[in-house]
Amino acid sequence: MSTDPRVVVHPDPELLAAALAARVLTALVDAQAARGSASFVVTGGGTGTAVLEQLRRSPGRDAVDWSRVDVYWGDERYLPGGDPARNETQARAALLDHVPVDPSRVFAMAPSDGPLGDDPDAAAAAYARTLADRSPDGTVPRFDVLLLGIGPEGHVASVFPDSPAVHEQQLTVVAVRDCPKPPPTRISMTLPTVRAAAHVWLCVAGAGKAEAVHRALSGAAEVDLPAAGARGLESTIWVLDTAAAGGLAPS
Ligand SMILES: O=C(O)[C@H](O)[C@@H](O)[C@H](O)[C@H](O)COP(=O)(O)O
Repeated sequence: MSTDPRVVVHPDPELLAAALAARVLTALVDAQAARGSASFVVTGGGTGTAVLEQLRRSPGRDAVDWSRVDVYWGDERYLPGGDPARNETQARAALLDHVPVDPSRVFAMAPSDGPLGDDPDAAAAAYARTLADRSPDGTVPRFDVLLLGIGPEGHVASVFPDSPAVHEQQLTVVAVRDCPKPPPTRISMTLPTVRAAAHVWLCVAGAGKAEAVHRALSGAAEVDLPAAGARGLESTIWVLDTAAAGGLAPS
């Protein structure tokens, strides 16, 4: 049963990233205390990457046993391995190269020049198998924390408004083509996969996102505004800066 969204507003993007990093640390520590390990789905984009940088800088980061964290990506820009625009490359530089993760528990999506060849559908199917292999019921794991950024038109991960991906109800991971945000070819979790996470936290900064935030929280349909369909089983939190919250009525 997914949760209704809550909103938390911070004064600026730096505080937003630091506060969300603190929230992530606590959730990972709690998951490890309860079950011995934790799973963390990271996102691309400037705000999501800033959260990873804040995790790296946090004095509390070593409270997490990083060797017992499974790391996944919500989406990937389908580019050659090591390309600076890949979400994997950015997440490694921001955090993963600086904490003692177990490489066998870091589940990056395939690059366009890997053993699967330049075949985004094969890359998506391979990632779906990775998720299924780590799921108790052959679908997807129950992620502890899943971060998302959003686009000005309301995309999350690489699920764009009125695209084939936003209509996908069966596949857990899809290849995405003709994306309005470059690069045009991507791999993405679908919204039902996002909704398998305990905690779905959206990090959104800047006035350019205010209208999308307002629409998502005012009953927009997920087909028109995919962020509206991003919900967690235990919490859904929109972590905003004041500019991104500009379109919301004070409450
Ligand atoms: O790979 C990507 O581009 C993303 O995963 C994408 O969904 C991103 O999170 C949003 O577009 C927000 O990006 P910004 O924070 O840079 O605006």
